[in-house]
Amino acid sequence: MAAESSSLSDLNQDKYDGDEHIKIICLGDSAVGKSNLLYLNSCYSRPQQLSTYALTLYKYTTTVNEKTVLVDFWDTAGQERFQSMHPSYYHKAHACIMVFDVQRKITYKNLNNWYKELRESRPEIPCVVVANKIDADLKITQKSFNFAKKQGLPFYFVSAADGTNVVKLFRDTIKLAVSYKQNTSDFMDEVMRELENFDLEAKENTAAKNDDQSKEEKSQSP
Ligand SMILES: Nc1nc2c(ncn2[C@@H]2O[C@H](COP(=O)(O)OP(=O)(O)OP(=O)(O)O)[C@@H](O)[C@H]2O)c(=O)[nH]1
Ligand SMILES: [Mg+2]
Repeated sequence: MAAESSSLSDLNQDKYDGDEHIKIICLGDSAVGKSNLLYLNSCYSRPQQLSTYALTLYKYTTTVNEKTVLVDFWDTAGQERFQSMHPSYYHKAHACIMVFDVQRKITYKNLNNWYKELRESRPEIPCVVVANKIDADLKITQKSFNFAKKQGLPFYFVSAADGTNVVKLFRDTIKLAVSYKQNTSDFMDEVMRELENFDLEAKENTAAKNDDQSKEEKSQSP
């Protein structure tokens, strides 16, 4: 891995007050795939990582509205096992990625706890919900996971193993964070509309596929 190590001054949170620097945190139970997702995303950019005993920062540079934006993705090193994060983890965060594992129901149920803790520290930052590991069972994408809808949050089916939807997830989240920092909520509306259409298209495609399949089965039956 072409990781470059940085100094501990990178942990100074005052830098997030600047226009071009944002902080995105990642929450979710142990082993849902948080680090794999963050690592995969950092590979699309200049990979730079800083690890301490409690934390890994994945540093990412991108362009939003023709401006260069530096993004620090914060990932824990196991604190989530205690079901609670240190307050500095939430401090000055501009967006949150909340992950569960589609293969383990308990990780979905625990989103309620993560979300509650997040809102106690950061009541208004954009938060997206991520259903990871869809590669293990693609049919899972036809199931409804209503937590995101109930809370009015964007929802993504992804796979850190084969990369499905990973670029879209991170691009949208970065834009949401920037838009939050600039005090605009327009991008949230845009994302919600776009994801609704995306959902409808997926349902229509599945319905059309099922229709074709049943026609085929009928024509083959004696
Ligand atoms: N099949 C499959 N396995 C995955 C995927 N993402 C992660 N994994 C596996 O799940 C395990 C946990 O992944 P991590 O990224 O370490 O999970 P984490 O949420 O960072 O876990 P902690 O650091 O313990 O909180 C690893 O064995 C990964 O290889 C995925 O999209 N599909
Ligand atoms: Mg991890």
